[in-house]
Amino acid sequence: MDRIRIVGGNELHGVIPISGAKNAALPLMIASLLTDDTLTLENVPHLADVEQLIRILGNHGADISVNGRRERQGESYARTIHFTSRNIVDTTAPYELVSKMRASFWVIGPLLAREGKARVSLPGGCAIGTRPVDLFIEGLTALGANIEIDGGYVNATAPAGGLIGGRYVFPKVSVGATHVLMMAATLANGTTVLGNAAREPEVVDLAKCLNAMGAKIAGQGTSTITIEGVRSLSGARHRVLPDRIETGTYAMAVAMTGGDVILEDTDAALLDTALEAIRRAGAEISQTNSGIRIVRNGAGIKPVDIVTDPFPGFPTDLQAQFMGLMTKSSGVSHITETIFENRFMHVQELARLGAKISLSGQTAKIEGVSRLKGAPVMATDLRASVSLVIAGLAAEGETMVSRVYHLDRGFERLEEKLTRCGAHVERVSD
Ligand SMILES: CC(=O)N[C@H]1[C@@H](OP(=O)(O)OP(=O)(O)OC[C@H]2O[C@@H](n3ccc(=O)[nH]c3=O)[C@H](O)[C@@H]2O)O[C@H](CO)[C@@H](O)[C@@H]1O
Ligand SMILES: C=C(OP(=O)(O)O)C(=O)O
Repeated sequence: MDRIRIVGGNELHGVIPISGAKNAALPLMIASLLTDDTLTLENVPHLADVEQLIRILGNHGADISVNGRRERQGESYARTIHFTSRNIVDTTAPYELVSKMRASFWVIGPLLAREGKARVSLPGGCAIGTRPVDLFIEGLTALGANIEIDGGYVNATAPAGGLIGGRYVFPKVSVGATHVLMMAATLANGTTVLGNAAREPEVVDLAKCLNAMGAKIAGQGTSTITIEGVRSLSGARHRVLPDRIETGTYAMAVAMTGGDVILEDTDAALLDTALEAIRRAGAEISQTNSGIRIVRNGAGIKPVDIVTDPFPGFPTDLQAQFMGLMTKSSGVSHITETIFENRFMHVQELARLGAKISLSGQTAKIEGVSRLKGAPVMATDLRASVSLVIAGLAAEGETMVSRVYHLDRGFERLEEKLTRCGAHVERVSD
């Protein structure tokens, strides 16, 4: 099993290209099941989750081809992928495929809308909380679906004439359930109104792509989304938006090590709240012609309190990384996690590096220390893993991160991007 070896102490200087967003690419790929035409996605990141979803879509009958790679610094990245689901050959998404990642459950929306039925295993994904699917079930039921859970599978059927437009107000903001209901409603009879919908940029990106395919969606980016059902959708060409979580992660890495880095191909407007927190921690951040510039020279890291929230709040997917940064602040900071009830698995691993963190309910208290010391640590989930990398970059000596398959789900060529900026990071294959 691969591990990542980091020798800490180097500042980061240079340019880091930001990949397309995993959390946008996955629902966009799933949207291809809504049409018998070809959906072409540009800027798709090369990640374990994308490869797994390619297998899942293939199982439903999608014909998938990859081309148009972009070359940068001698390496190809940002793939263009064509998805064509002329016929759906199987409306079952089996446990073996779906248990590995949460987003694979989302095929339920397009399958139900296009084929009138879907049998999808209850999902897996990062172990960060219980992650139920009640909102998906309630929402699809509001569109006329009949849903039963049996043997670990969600069996859904649409009325004989197809799904029917309806009104559903989410009792709690859910990114995944917003994606699914938006996709399902595009082919429903009549108009659907979703209240308290997620406002995340990835939801807006999906709506933009669906509209390019002929859907009639309005209000994306606000908490009320209206979808007027259409008879069918066509193909389209769409570019996946930049990964705001990867952007924030590298910005925090630079704030941690010190240095001067340009983050290319990304957009500061996607992560205002997180960038503001990094600024308050002592880094200078500016938008330049070539990207977002992060500089920390000399000044120490200041303690900053944050609370995670749905967009436009501080993203839960950057909480672990920010905690990594705060371990070396000059005082006491508090981090409150409001989205997932068990997203503090990184605390005990950061402690191995010398961090001083105590937990009280959903809040972590971090007493900054002046030095961290390298140690063997274990990645417990995707964003937790990268928080250990951030801490390891500033720790004295060697940090060895095991179980990096978590990292490979969401960070494209991480060791290469960091090494080019002067870090000492390498993958060790046993
Ligand atoms: C692939 C992807 O895009 N994953 C992201 C997505 O996950 P995901 O879409 O799974 O997260 P949700 O927004 O649905 O979850 C938010 C909260 O709602 C709860 N909930 C959700 C659905 C449901 O039916 N019932 C219910 O109670 C969840 O347990 C959680 O407490 O948004 C999360 C919140 O920004 C991010 O951390 C994940 O990286
Ligand atoms: C939690 C994440 O992913 P997933 O929802 O697939 O578990 C994530 O991207 O941080």
